[in-house]
Amino acid sequence: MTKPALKTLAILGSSGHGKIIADIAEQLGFSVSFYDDAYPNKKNIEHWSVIGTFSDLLNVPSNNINVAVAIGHNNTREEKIKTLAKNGYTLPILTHPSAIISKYAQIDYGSVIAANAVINAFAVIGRGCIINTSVIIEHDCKIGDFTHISPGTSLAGGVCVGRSSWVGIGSKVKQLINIGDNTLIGAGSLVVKDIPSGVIAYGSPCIKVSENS
Ligand SMILES: CC(=O)SCCNC(=O)CCNC(=O)[C@H](O)C(C)(C)COP(=O)(O)OP(=O)(O)OC[C@H]1O[C@@H](n2cnc3c(N)ncnc32)[C@H](O)[C@@H]1OP(=O)(O)O
Repeated sequence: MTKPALKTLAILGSSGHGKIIADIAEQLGFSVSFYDDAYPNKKNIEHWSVIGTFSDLLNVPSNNINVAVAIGHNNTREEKIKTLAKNGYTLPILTHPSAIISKYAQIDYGSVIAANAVINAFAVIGRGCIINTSVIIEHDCKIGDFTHISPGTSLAGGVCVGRSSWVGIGSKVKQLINIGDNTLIGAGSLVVKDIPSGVIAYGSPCIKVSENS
């Protein structure tokens, strides 16, 4: 019997995050190729080929491929995802097989859920989010579009993180806390009070240190 053709995933961005996405995608049965504006200077990432720029990707008929945007910078990821969606490309939710996702959780398109992440009941994850390795998102949390929750971070029940925010590696957030939009929580923070939009905050307890320009 002939094997069915592999689904194809184009990954935009040949960075470390791209490697994580390629690994997840292969485990999900995709064959991957990379696109990056560093092409043609950059033609490889590890053993994978980089085969074109973002413009080249936009010339591939949208019904032929799925796309993932492997760009850590939230605003750049947002811009690329919006352009791809507007041009009819499918941006699947990519979930590592070891992640545990409640059937009552909701995740929007273009989001990536890395290894060992847990997303509990009635959590809602927006578009284009990165829920990184071993993140715990407890029940009823809400994560806005294009936000990155870094590895090993735990959000207790009912935490809300706004859009385009970044919660640094290994942070812990107490239940029912609100973190605003475009806010950066530094690595290893313990968040026990609400943090507003547009700031950089860190520490234990986590406090605002500066504006996030
Ligand atoms: C798969 C992956 O790799 S995902 C990536 C995960 N990466 C992260 O989570 C990194 C998040 N980024 C951070 O935590 C950064 O340190 C930031 C954004 C908070 C601050 O960065 P910068 O502005 O460059 O700060 P800088 O490194 O110059 O440090 C300034 C001061 O703040 C302190 N500081 C910086 N970050 C933190 C932090 N997270 N907690 C406590 N103190 C901190 C520094 O020790 C330094 O103190 P000093 O002035 O007494 O020497």
